[in-house]
Amino acid sequence: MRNYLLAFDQGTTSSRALLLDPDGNTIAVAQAEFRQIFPKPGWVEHDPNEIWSTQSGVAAEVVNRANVDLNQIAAIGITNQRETAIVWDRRTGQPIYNAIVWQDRRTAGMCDRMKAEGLEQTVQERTGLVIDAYFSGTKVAWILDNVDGARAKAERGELAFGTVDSWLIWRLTGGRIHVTDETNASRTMLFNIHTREWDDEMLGHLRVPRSMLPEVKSSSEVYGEAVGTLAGVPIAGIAGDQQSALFGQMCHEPGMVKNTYGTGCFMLMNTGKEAVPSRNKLLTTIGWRRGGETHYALEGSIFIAGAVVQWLRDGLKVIRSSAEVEALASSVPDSGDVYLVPAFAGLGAPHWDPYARGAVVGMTRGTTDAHLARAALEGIAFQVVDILRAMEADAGISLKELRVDGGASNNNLLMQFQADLLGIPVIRPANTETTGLGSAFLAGLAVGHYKSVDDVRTLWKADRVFEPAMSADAREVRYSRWRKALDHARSWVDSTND
Ligand SMILES: Nc1ncnc2c1ncn2[C@@H]1O[C@H](COP(=O)(O)OP(=O)(O)O)[C@@H](O)[C@H]1O
Ligand SMILES: O=P(O)(O)OC[C@H](O)CO
Repeated sequence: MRNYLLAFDQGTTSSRALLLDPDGNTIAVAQAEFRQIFPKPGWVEHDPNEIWSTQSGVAAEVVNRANVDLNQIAAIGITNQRETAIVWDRRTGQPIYNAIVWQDRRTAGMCDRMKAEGLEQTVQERTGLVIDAYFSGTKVAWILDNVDGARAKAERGELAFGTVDSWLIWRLTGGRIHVTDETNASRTMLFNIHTREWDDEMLGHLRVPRSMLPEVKSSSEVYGEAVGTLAGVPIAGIAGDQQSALFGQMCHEPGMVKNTYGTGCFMLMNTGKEAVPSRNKLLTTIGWRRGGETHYALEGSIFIAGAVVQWLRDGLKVIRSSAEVEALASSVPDSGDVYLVPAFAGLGAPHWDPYARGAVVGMTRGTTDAHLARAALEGIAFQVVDILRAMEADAGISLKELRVDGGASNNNLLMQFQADLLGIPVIRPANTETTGLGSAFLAGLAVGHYKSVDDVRTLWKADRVFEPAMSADAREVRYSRWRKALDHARSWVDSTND
């Protein structure tokens, strides 16, 4: 009987696979990190073949480890790092350039030119986005302009573009299926979130031929069957990782919010069937499409969160594993008035400054690695306050609680500080792999493994609630110090080698 679900969670730093048993318990998880390629300051690339080999490898590993037959797997759900752009040759199936990762700033100059042409309003009205190098559109244009012969090939219909979900499905189906879903399409700057179609005007501005684009589907339907190691298993769910986490956190009602602390940090609020335009530089994006209905979301995107902990580990080498940061940061009572602004990849929402860079201020002779570690964690939490304030203003409501997930949400010190700064309870579920779970649920709903969303809602359980303990006065003092520190990071570089 087909009653297990398999989730592919292709993240920025690792590919993960989850296998869910018939009761929705995660019975196996496998994870493989892959290379982060930094060819120049501000540039970030991945090898698409490594994305595929690590993802297919971990999927095979969970199936083997759990000793489950392929014909017991009801469906595969796919969730992925978003915006990252891959262009491949349809005939050879090979990428013509590395994946240009969402964090990559190389097209900031192209974005400045679009702003100078007065396109900001058009972009916001059609795509729900701000003009920024974050989104796929300018990355595809860069590949077409910079890889020898690419533009001519694209004009002849020989190239395909996809976000990571499209690439994985193309590989998983032996090059037969070229699709994406609405959540991923809404991150490209090429997709009209109201008509729910590729937008000819945006394609024209970015000079991207329509023939390169995948077909846009809902987030929960059968797209096709896998070939190869997972032969015959239906692929039935696709959602960008942040939208998948929104679904997996059971934020199914308008006004519900989740915040995921992974490489970056992404807060999404379900706004129901209404695409709420932001007046505070947040993004309007598609939450998911299922059962003939599109749900929209407001999003605040922070580019560096857990990544600052990786930098403490790999760059400064003051810890050996990410988890060690908690003990190091807890070894001092506070940051000693040190503030760390982790603008390593510029600043995302609500600042949108691609020229910002990381800054540490307030250091004295007494500053130690422990103060830096604590300031790094606090820098994650302060960025979230910037987002929450913008989101409350856009939605015209005050949040009552925040559901959290992602690798860095396992850090209790960070979660307590987050609750203190926000002044609301922070709720962590028992299973923080909500990103993978969301796509498994979307796939399970498509194949009838679950009859309705009520079936999946019972699978969410809170593990720990962090209650705010800081006084409102102390909170405001700390926040005003953060805003001062932020000013030191803004507009630091003049160009991004565009
Ligand atoms: N205990 C921890 N404290 C702080 N950060 C952590 C902790 N555990 C993991 N992280 C950070 O979380 C990130 C990994 O989370 P994950 O959700 O897997 O991210 P992604 O999907 O972006 O690859 C890494 O950047 C890592 O440094
Ligand atoms: O890989 P993550 O989990 O940090 O998510 C990356 C986001 O999708 C970027 O928009």
